[in-house]
Amino acid sequence: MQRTLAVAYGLVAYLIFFATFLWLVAFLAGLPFVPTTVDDGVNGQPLAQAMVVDLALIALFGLQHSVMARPRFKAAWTRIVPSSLERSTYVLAASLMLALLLWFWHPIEGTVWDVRGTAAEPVLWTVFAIGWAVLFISTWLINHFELFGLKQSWNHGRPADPGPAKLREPMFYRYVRHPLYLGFSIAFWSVPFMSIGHLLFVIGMQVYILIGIAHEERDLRAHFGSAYDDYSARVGKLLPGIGRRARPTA
Ligand SMILES: C[S@@+](CC[C@H](N)C(=O)[O-])C[C@H]1O[C@@H](n2cnc3c(N)ncnc32)[C@H](O)[C@@H]1O
Repeated sequence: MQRTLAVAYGLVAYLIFFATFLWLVAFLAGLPFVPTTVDDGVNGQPLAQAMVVDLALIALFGLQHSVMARPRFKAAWTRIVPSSLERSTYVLAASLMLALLLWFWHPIEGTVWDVRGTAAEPVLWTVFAIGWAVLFISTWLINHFELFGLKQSWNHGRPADPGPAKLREPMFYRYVRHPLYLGFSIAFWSVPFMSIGHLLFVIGMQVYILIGIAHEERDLRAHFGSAYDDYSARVGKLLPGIGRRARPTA
């Protein structure tokens, strides 16, 4: 019974994540079938107020992501929630924070670039789709079911996994250390119409991605030791060959 509930919880968290993720894609593409989009109507709020709200929403999203992903937080948190449900709870919290951001986002008028109706438009939409594809494929290269907590909730009642067992370099990971974040970055920037509000979203998220990478790499280095130092010295961070780290001297 407990295991059935745990699996159901994991599935619900995953479905909520998936719905929110699709909303994010449609939000940035300006598609009509979601509750809000990045440039959805101008609500007449003063610019400063809209910027403060938007930046606060991004900061809140980044804070939740960064704090809940840290090993020290997980160690404390798993005294309250079963370790088999820790990842699903993280996924659920992250999805709710993202939904909050998308729902309360304040659009900001003003054009940064607009190439709609030109030959560049289909090119940018293609790159936009490639970005999401890189991201989606990357989740499978690491372990899709583990990344979204489904594996852990399925194994409820069994001993908890101590974390990533082995440093791996499948496909994109051979060329960049963070293909999943690269996918986000490609999709974020590749739109034919970039408003000031959209640019604020993209820059805010890009800054968060760089902060998130710094935190994640510290944990990966602590977990994998010199193997991660070697990987970081050979493989670029977000772009092939760029952002490699010097090997620490002994
Ligand atoms: C949200 S995923 C993002 C992975 C990576 N930063 C990216 O952008 O593709 C984060 C988890 O992936 C795992 N991970 C990241 N790089 C890895 C690698 N090279 N091998 C094995 N696991 C990895 C770690 O467990 C980390 O907590």
